[in-house]
Amino acid sequence: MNSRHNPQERIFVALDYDNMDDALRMAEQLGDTIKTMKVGLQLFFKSGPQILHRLQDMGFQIFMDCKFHDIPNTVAGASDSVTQHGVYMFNVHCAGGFDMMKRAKEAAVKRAESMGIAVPKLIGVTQLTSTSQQMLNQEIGVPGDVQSSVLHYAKLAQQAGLDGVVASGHEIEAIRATCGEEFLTVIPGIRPAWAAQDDQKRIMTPAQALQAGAHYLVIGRAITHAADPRAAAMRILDEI
Ligand SMILES: O=C(O)c1cc(=O)[nH]c(=O)n1[C@@H]1O[C@H](COP(=O)(O)O)[C@@H](O)[C@H]1O
Repeated sequence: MNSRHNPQERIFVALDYDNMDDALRMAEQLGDTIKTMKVGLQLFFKSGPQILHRLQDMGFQIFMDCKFHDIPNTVAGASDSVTQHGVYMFNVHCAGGFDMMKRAKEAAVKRAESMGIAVPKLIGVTQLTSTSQQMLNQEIGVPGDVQSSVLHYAKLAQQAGLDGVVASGHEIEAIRATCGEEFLTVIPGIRPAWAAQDDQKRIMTPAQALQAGAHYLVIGRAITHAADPRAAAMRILDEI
C-alpha cells in the first residue's frame, strides 16, 4: 500500500446534495475524519461558489468535480475561473483531447501563479465507472476493452501535463505500470463489502483499491447515505 499519506487524506467524500445546508451538515459531521470534500455540479448549481468558500473556511480542501469537456479555448477559460476559487483539485474529460487538456493545465498554472496560490491538481476523467464493457463498445462506439481505452487516455493526459486521472479500481495497476507511481489515480466506484452497488459498474472495495496503489478514493453514498455517516467513514478508515 502507498503510505505517503495518512488514510484520512486519501478519502474524498462526494457531497452530492441539492442544497448547501445538507452538504454543510454532512461536512460538519465528517470534519474530524475527512480532509477533502468533492463538490459536483448538482450542489454547485444550487449553491454557487460560496459552497467552496464555506467548506474552505471549515478547513476542507475542495475537489471541484466539474468534468469540463469543450473546445480548448472554452475549457481554458473555465479552468482559469475555477482556479480563482483556490480549489485543491479539479477535473476535465480526457475525451476532450490533448490540446484541451494542455490548455486547461496552462490556464490553471498561469492563474495560480498570478494569485500566488498553489496550482490545483488537474485530473483527467478516463472512462466513467458507470461505463461497462458493453456500453463502451455498443453505446459509446469505442472498440476494444475498457482497460485499453483507460490506458490510452491516461497516457494522453500525462503527455498533456495533467497530474493524474480518474479511473476505476480495476485499472489502477495498469495505470501505475504505464504512467509511473507519481501519476495520481483518483478512484470512484468504491464500495465497501457492506454497501450497495447502486448505478456503479466497475467497483472495488476501499482496501482493494489502496492495495492496488490508488492515491485517492472518491466515496459518496457509502458514507453520505449511511444511517450514521461518521461511523461509516470511521469503519472505512479502519478497514484501510
Ligand atoms: O469524477 C468523478 O468523481 C467520478 C468519475 C467516475 O468515473 N465515476 C464517479 O462515480 N465519479 C463521481 O464519484 C462519486 C461517486 O459517488 P458514489 O457512487 O455515491 O460513491 C460521484 O460524485 C460521481 O460523480
